[in-house]
Amino acid sequence: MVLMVNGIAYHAETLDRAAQEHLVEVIRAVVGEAPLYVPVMPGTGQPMSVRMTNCGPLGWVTDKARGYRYQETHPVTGKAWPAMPAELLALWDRFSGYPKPPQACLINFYADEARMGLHQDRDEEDLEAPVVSISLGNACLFRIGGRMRSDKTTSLRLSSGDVVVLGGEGRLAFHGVDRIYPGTSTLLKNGGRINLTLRRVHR
Ligand SMILES: O=C(O)CCC(=O)C(=O)O
Ligand SMILES: [Fe+2]
Repeated sequence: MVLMVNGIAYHAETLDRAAQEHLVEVIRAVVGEAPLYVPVMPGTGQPMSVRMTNCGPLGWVTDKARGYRYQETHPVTGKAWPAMPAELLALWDRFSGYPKPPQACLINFYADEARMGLHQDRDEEDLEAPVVSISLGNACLFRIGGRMRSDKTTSLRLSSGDVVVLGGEGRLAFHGVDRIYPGTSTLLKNGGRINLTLRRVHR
């Protein structure tokens, strides 16, 4: 389906429960190899409330000194990120409409108290490629606006299994997560929410 938000069209679908359960297993295996860590804001060193890891040849990371960037290794273990699972490559092929494969999958874990401030995804060199977002577990209140921070924003609920393609006009739309709704999904035994974003970094 097409989701119209502030005059911008986004492709959106919902994965069925079996697919969601399978993705949780896939992510569990990635996290076993590349543990979730606490990212911090550049400059201030303020810890973010989400926990992060990645899979694929590159991963998105942030720290106090060097800021937002992509790198080939986990910032805590120093090891290469786990390979991009075939299931995620298949989702990219199904939803991105982009000929080149994704190079990073950022895995965000939100405890029920976590949130993410309004931002643009613009650390990628290739802005022609969309960002494919997949939500698992508890629902969240997602806020999305336009290309300027001052543009009007609209809030919508993202639920478990929702896939949203941030592409075209929406590729640089400001977005964030205002809150998680505890107890709205049975997918994750211990609650919380997982968001996966598949990204192409280099042209
Ligand atoms: O959790 C979400 O739905 C959004 C995550 C996000 O915007 C990001 O990781 O850049
Ligand atoms: Fe983002």
